[in-house]
Amino acid sequence: MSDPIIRMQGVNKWYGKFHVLQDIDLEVARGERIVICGPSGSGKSTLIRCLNRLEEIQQGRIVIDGTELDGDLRHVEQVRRDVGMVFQHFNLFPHLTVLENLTLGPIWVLHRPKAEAEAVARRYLERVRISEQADKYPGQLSGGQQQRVAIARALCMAPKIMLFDEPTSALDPEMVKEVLDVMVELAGEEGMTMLSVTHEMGFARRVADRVIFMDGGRIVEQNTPDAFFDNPQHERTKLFLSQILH
Ligand SMILES: Nc1ncnc2c1ncn2[C@@H]1O[C@H](COP(=O)(O)OP(=O)(O)OP(=O)(O)O)[C@@H](O)[C@H]1O
Repeated sequence: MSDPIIRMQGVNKWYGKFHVLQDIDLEVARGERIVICGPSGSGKSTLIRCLNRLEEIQQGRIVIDGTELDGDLRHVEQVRRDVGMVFQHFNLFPHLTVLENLTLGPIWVLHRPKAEAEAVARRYLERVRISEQADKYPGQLSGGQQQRVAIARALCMAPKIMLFDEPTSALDPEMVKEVLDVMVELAGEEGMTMLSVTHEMGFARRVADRVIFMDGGRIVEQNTPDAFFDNPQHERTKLFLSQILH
């Protein structure tokens, strides 16, 4: 692949003695949309958390848009700006309003003037269809609304890459669709690189360029959604799919 935006080479990570990521080689093209799936504990969250250095690796290399994720703090800061993340449990600041949650990073990290940060934040709130909630606190919103705020907050930092770590798995079923709809729209945007850990296989079929299946800390299989779902190659993939697709 020429000029990948993400390059992981020979990545290994341990939690104590537990070998959580094993010999991960992964390249992601600019604008590519990837869905990562696999059994619980297979290392999916750990893999994407390594991409913005929320987790340290012990072996291998990670390069994000030309910046090596080594021990240099400036590189970590650069990569954190380039990579937006949406978590399972929203991680909004409860004592700040929705608007303040969105403007915090642009004002304090990107040094944008307050008025400009607010204008950008309101645009994104409109895009995730939640502009009327700007002055509320996260605790006053539904889970689906909070997750859409979290997505808008990540987008306000103008990231080159968006990571989603099981963004719908903490939501009541009726709220899953409203978050997936926003993600589908985002995936349709030119140039947005997106890695999503999710078990929403309908979403994977609809938007993914590539589905990656992890098991036991390894990438076991990867393919286009049609090939992956209709013709899985590995026994472990087949077993996983038989368990989650009814
Ligand atoms: N900070 C940690 N310290 C020790 N072990 C950890 C830590 N974080 C995760 N693990 C373990 O590493 C393994 C992989 O975790 P990870 O969250 O990456 O898996 P996952 O595939 O995302 O699973 P799930 O779908 O359940 O979220 C699990 O067995 C987990 O218990």
